[in-house]
Amino acid sequence: MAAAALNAICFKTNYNIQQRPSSSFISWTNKYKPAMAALTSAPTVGLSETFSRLKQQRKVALIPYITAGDPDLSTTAEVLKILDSCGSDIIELGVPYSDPLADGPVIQAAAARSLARGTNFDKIIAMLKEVVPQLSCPIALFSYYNPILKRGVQKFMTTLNDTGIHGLVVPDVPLEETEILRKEASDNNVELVLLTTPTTPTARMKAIVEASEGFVYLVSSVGVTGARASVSEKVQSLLKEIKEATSKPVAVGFGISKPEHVKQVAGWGADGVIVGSAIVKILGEAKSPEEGLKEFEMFTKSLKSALL
Ligand SMILES: O=P(O)(O)OC[C@@H](O)[C@@H](O)c1c[nH]c2ccccc12
Repeated sequence: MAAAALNAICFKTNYNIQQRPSSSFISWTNKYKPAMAALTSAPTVGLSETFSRLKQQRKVALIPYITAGDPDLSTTAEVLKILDSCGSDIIELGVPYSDPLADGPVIQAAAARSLARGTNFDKIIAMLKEVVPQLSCPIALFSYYNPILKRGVQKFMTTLNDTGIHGLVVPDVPLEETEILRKEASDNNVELVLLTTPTTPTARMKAIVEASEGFVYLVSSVGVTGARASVSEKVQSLLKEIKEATSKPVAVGFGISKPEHVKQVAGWGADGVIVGSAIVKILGEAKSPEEGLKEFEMFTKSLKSALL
């Protein structure tokens, strides 16, 4: 739509791109530049704004996670649009990494498949530049710390901003090293989400919560990512403790893999529910991308309906 609308604006002026821009054309573009930018720029909605809107609507955010490039980037582009149309409120998009220490076997395998296909950060960004303007929900990019350091923090953050990505989750950055990340992130309209776990000491949890932007990621259980048969009852008391320490939204992840888990965690007061491995498994184990898309769409709708 954006491209068509932009084309309509340009066509109306019968401007022949072979000519040198006349002074009247330059004054025309200056007049219409903001409108054209609005048509082509990515949605400016951020994580905090998304949670504020949901809070007004007394809704809980559905936050799916997928690994970019698994099974391939064109399927990822389709998956992002389907997740958006199924009512996802924020999408976590993982940058595949060779040493995903916090990931369980499902997401590790997804990262390995994606890397084997030649997925890299630049290809992911090129895909996102096409897809982000078509999405209504924000993307929170998910990257381990090392690839960010290798690219350079400032360059990494400006790339996110230029791509319309306004959220970032870096699961393995220690709180003590988040200073530089946070500065560059805030200079580039990126909200840096930090994680707290069931074993994080209270004083450290409070420092993490204080520094986290967009939302606080509460890891529901010790260990690595991966679907669990049930969600630990401890999450209820952890949520209570965190929400006494902050008014920031808190989203829960790890192990949530069924609509009843989603309902339970939302009922405990979570502002958002994150589901990764269960979705990644469907996409990764399907006989074909088409079959995977169909099955995962039904699954995502079942998760969303558990929040309605
Ligand atoms: O996969 P699960 O158990 O549904 O958990 C969400 C998780 O996938 C996602 O948020 C995530 C993917 N990789 C991570 C690494 C650390 C913390 C969180 C993550």
